[in-house]
Amino acid sequence: MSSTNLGSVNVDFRFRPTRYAKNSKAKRFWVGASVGSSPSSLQFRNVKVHNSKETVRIGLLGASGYTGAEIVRLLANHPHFSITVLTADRKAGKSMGSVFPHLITQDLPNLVAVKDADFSDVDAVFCCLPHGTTQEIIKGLPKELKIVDLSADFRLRNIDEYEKWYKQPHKAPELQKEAVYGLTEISREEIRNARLIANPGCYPTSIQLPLVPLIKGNLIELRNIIIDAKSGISGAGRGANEANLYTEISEGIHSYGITSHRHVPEIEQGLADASHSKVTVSFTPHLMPMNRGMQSTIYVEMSPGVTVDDLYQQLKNAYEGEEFVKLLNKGDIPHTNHVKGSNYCLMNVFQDRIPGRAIIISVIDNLVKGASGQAIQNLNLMLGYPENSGLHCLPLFP
Ligand SMILES: NC(=O)C1=CN([C@@H]2O[C@H](COP(=O)(O)OP(=O)(O)OC[C@H]3O[C@@H](n4cnc5c(N)ncnc54)[C@H](OP(=O)(O)O)[C@@H]3O)[C@@H](O)[C@H]2O)C=CC1
Ligand SMILES: CC(=O)N[C@@H](CCC(=O)OP(=O)(O)O)C(=O)O
Repeated sequence: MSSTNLGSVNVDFRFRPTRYAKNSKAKRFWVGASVGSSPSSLQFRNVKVHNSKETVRIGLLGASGYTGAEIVRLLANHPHFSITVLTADRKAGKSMGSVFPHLITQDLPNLVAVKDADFSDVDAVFCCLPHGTTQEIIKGLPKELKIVDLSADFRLRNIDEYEKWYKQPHKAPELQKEAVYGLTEISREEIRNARLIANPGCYPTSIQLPLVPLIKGNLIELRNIIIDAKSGISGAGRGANEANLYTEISEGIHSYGITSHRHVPEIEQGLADASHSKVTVSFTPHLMPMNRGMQSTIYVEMSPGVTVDDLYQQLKNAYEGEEFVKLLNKGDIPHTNHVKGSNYCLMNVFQDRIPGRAIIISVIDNLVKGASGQAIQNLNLMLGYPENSGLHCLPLFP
């Protein structure tokens, strides 16, 4: 943790311009005592920070992918986080500006392989790597680091379930035990005290945000929950894949993972936590010819005597005062274009034509609330900063 204000601590200040120095009026200074792996640096790493002048040094693993680039974009507006390490695999050795020309204006470190990264200059890590790979890499990181993992590797508490759905044994069960599932609005208090966050998947975020309060209020039946979800293609990552070519994706929609998508156990785990009993859902994801955005349309059966107004009121109460989760006015239909580039989730609930049934619609940007934005929201909480730091960007519309 670097700071200009450490009270009575006697420190050796060293000036080191960061990528923000060019744009900020007040130049940032780094505390010599917090650089390197001396015992004092370890102490600093574990303190919660509240001081507006402090800077957290961020390591970003998998920076050459879509979620990594999105974190860099969002952190350009973060008052306390400064990037010191960026890693890549095939693109190691390149500059971020050459891999992502939209970020060329930012003064960033070059991409390095994880094995060459110097974590003595890092306080907290965002891990944007493929699942499977992530477990092994996190196992090798310094134990004092706060980590937000965007992959699926620590989301399922039951490692047998992980093996079943991810077709590989879990390689870090000891770390799994300490991981906290980071659906921010639902688990805020646990997140504050966590060291390792399993950031939720994009589909599970858009689905659990409306369903968890309704289940907690006993307003919907746990049977017959049907989820029809649609994602933009950036959800599949930047790696080359024949199925994601323009010719395959444009001008059409297709479903995939029918009955077998690996987000099913994650969704069911969250809903079971809310209901304290087993929940099974029908979930079918679809790929849409758009870059970003996700819509989940959820068909539910209301509990006896419950009306759609009750569902509306429950969601209103649950998210009153929340900055990033918004229930629209009655009758208004959420649209992915109204969340693009932002950390918002917009939702609404409608009466079905079939008596006793309701239709819920929830939209997010898969790369922001569905990944990088929620990850920043979680790290803000873990370090004691305002939860919305760096997340003020309004949706890009039209
Ligand atoms: N895209 C989305 O909307 C969402 C993604 N996620 C999850 O977040 C994680 C990152 O996703 P995304 O950014 O889309 O993925 P990308 O495929 O776009 O990026 C993956 C990154 O990981 C690096 N990488 C790949 N293999 C290795 C390896 N063996 N060792 C070290 N680094 C490696 C890549 O480096 P290089 O480019 O050099 O090969 C790249 O930087 C994934 O687990 C994904 O499932 C979660 C929610 C939403
Ligand atoms: C469009 C698309 O392919 N989406 C991805 C989900 C993205 C995501 O949330 O992945 P993680 O669970 O790995 O974090 C998929 O269906 O596998």
